[in-house]
Parts: sequence; C-alpha cells; structure tokens
Amino acid sequence: MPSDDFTLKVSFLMGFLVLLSLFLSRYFRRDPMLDAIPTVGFSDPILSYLSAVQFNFDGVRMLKDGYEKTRPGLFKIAKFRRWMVLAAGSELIEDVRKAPDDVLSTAEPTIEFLKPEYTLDFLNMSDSLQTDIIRSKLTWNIAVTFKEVREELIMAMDDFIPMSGGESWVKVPIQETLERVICRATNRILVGVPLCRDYDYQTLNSTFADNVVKFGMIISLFPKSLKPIVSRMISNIPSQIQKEIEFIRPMVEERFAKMKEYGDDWDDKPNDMVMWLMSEAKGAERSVEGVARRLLLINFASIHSMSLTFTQALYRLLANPEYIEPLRQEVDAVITEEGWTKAGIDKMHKIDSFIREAQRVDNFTLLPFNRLALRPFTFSNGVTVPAGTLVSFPASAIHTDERIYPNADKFDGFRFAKLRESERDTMISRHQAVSTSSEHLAFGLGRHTCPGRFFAVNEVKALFAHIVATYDVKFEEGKAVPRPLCIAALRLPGKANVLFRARQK
Ligand code: HEM
Repeated sequence: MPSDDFTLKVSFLMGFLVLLSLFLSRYFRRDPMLDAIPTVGFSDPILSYLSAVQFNFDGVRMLKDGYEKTRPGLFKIAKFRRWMVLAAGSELIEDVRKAPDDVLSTAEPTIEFLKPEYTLDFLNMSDSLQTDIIRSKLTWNIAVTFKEVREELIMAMDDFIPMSGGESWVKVPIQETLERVICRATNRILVGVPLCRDYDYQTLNSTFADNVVKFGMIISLFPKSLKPIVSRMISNIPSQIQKEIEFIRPMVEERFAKMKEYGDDWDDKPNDMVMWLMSEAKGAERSVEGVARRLLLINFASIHSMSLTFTQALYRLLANPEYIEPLRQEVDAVITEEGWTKAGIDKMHKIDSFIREAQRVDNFTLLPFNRLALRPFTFSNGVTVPAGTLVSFPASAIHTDERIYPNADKFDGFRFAKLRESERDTMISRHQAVSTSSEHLAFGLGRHTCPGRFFAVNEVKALFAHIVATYDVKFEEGKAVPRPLCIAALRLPGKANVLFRARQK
C-alpha cells in the first residue's frame, strides 16, 4: 500500500505536469493571426487561463459580450488547450457551414473532449454507419413506428407515474423520470420489446453517456503518456460495453440465424434499429459486438439530449400555466381529426413552437456547433485562423438577439406558430422545430446537423401532447423553475419535483 504522503506527492506532481503541459502548449501555439481577433477576457497567453476558468461559470455572459461587441465579425475566447474563435454574423456562419470536413472537422473536437481512443477504443470516428441509418431508416420509419413509440410512452408514464385516481397529486422527481420514459420509448424502436422495458438495460444505456463524458474529461487532463494507465485505472466503459453485448446477444444471434435460413425477409421480421444495423453493417461490424457498440452510441446521442430538451420545455409550461389551455385545445382538436398519428403530431404547430422556443431560450448547450481547424481556414472577411483553432457560433447570444427575436428575453411559447401563420408557411416551415438556420442552432448546422432531429422532435412532441392531454401538472407549493446548472458550455436544467394528477375535465 503506498503511504498517504507518497500519494499526495504523486498527485501534486501529476497536477504540476498537467498545468505545465497546458501552459507550454498555449505558449508555443501563439499565432499572430489569432492576435488580430478581438478577445473576450485576457489575450495574454498566461492570463488567458483565467479567462478559460471564467468561461466555465460565466459562459452565457462572455458569449453575449463578444457577440454584441463584434457582430457581424469574429471574437475569441480562451479554452484550456486552445483558442476558440466564434463567428458572430450570418455570412461568417455561412463560411463555416460550407467548409469541408478535412478543413473544419466535426469529429476532432469530440475526440479531444471525450478522448474516445481511451474510453471508446472500438470506435472508428470516420465511420458513419449509425448516422446514415438514423438519417435514412429511422427517419423514414417515423410514421410507421409511431404507434409503437406512443404505446411505449403511455405504458412508461403509467408505470413510472402511477395515478392514485381522483384529485390527488403524485410527486415525481421529474428529470430522472423523464429520462427513463424517453429511454424506454426510444429503445422500443432501437431494440424492441421486451428489452426496452428492462430496468437494468435502461440504466446501462442512460448512464453510459455520463460515464463516457466523465472519464473522457478526467483522462483528457493527463499527459499522453499517462492516459492509457489512468484510463485502465478509472474507466468502467469496457464492462458497460460487455453488459450491452450480453443484453442483446440472444436476440441478435436468433436474428442472424433467421437471416441465414430465410435470407433478407421472413414473416414478422422486426423493423427496428438492431435489424437495420444487422443488415447494413459490413465485416467485423456485422456481429453482436458491433451492433451493441452502435446501440450504445445511439443511446449516447439521443437520451440526454431529448430528456434535457423535454425538461426545459416542461419547466417553461409549469412557469407559464396560461399556455396549458390553448395547448390542450390544439391537441384535442388535432386528435379528433387525425387520431394519434405522426400526421397528427405534425399538425400540432403550437406544441412545435413551444418546444422550439424553449430550445431558443434554454438550450442545454450554449455551443451546439463545434469544429476544429485541421488546416488554416480563411473567412470571407479575409481573416484566417490557424490549424488547431476551435471554431464555433455563440448560439446562446444569437438566440437572444433583439434584432432577430423581438422581445428576445421574453419566453413567447407561440412565437414560431405565429410566424408560421403570418407567413402562411404552414406545413413544411422554416419556423418548425426541426428547422435549422444561422438564427436557430439547437440542432447544429450544415452537413452534420443532427440527423436524429426528426425522430427526436416527433417523440418529444408526442410525449408533450400526451402529458398536456392526460394530466394536470404543477410545481410543488411555493416552488418555481430551479436554477440551471451552468458549467462551461453546458446549461443543464436544475432538479425539481413535479406534481401530476389525472386531468380534471
Ligand atoms: C432534442 C434532441 C436532440 C438535440 C437537441 C440534438 C442536438 C444535436 C447537435 C447540436 C448536434 C451537433 C450538430 C452539428 O455539429 O452541427 C447533434 C449531432 C448528432 N445527433 Fe443529435 N440531438 C438530439 C437528438 C438526437 C437523436 C434522438 C439522435 C439519434 C437517434 C441523435 C443523433 C445524432 C448524431 C448521430 C449526431 C452526429 C451527426 C454527425 O456528426 O454527422 N440526436 N445533435
């Protein structure tokens, strides 16, 4: 057993090495091209670390400050390892949107942040199989699979929030509960019944993302030579992957056997993500292990993003209960006409607007778009940023720009529905929740815009409509929207209990 004294010394030494490597990497990477771009915080290589620290708790203000002072130009903010340059005008955003992946890489910032080579060592980041399937099969099948998603949403709500009947209220820790409900309904289309209902399977898939982020962040603090050792010491990702493999093995092996016997089609062939992955994967990826890993990644991308988005929208509803009645009227009218179908959900313009507005003001990340310059990149205003620079957009500041959104600080749940109506832009609209533009960036922008957004918006709207139509909801007596937890670019909704009871007619 090492003594406490020895452990302390090693910790200090490691901390010192981390700081030294951070400092040296910034010092030697100084670049006159970057010096010409205005800075929020300190520009000096040493003092800029203070600004990097400040960004961790003051990001909203720093982004707003830079945006207001430099729009429609560029500004920069120090991060620990490198500079982040932010494009604050639509023309510069357009330059970034059009840049090819080998100049501004979308994978590299994720690699740098999550260190997947130490946590997800199986992952070939340039292989986009799951993204292609999300964009194609998952999206094309939204209408066909709607009945199953809705059935699972209702069953999950009934299981996790059992009503005691009459006028009594049930107290629900809302974030954890919504995460379960969304994990279960989403996995109905990923792995089907019964696995989506397995409590341990849900736990595995919703904690996987937390662990990858947590371990990735810790590992990224250490010098390269120490990363593999630290990863082996702390990460439980390999055992989580192994559990996922065990969960899906019987199902996948049975399906492989059927494929061998019947070819591409057979009676009752499942129409879900596991089947699509099994059909499309090639070589070693066409295996239980390959499918399991892809499933974890899809859960990683979807469960938290949907449940955070949903929680924020629900908090806005509880804080503004005057919206409940008009939303109910919309849901009741649409359901009478269309029934609970994807076509019906598409017609719920007020719910759509409400979710989009909640994303505008509360989005769970201030920076939904991140790229790393692999080569020098020149904007149309002639400014060049060197390789190694992070490039992003100050989305939270753009989303609260008075010139784009009048009364930008006010939550206006029907803002986008009114715009849609006034522009007679009713069915497929640039104001609908799935639309992205340089003015609404919750799903990113360009060729890597979230491919799961059609699926996500459909499910989030279906759950929102179900809650509005089925329950009365409110905060506990004397409680209001909890303060969000802001760390660096994350703005996570705070925890709260929400009271539910059956809707009183
Ligand atoms: C409300 C829920 C969601 C939000 C707010 C969201 C947001 C985002 C954002 C901001 C990006 C980065 C886009 C960019 O860099 O330009 C992204 C990428 C991605 N999202 Fe989503 N997402 C959501 C739901 C989902 C779901 C349900 C899935 C899967 C079924 C999914 C799969 C992905 C994938 C695979 C990428 C990477 C795309 C690529 O690199 O080409 N997302 N998402």
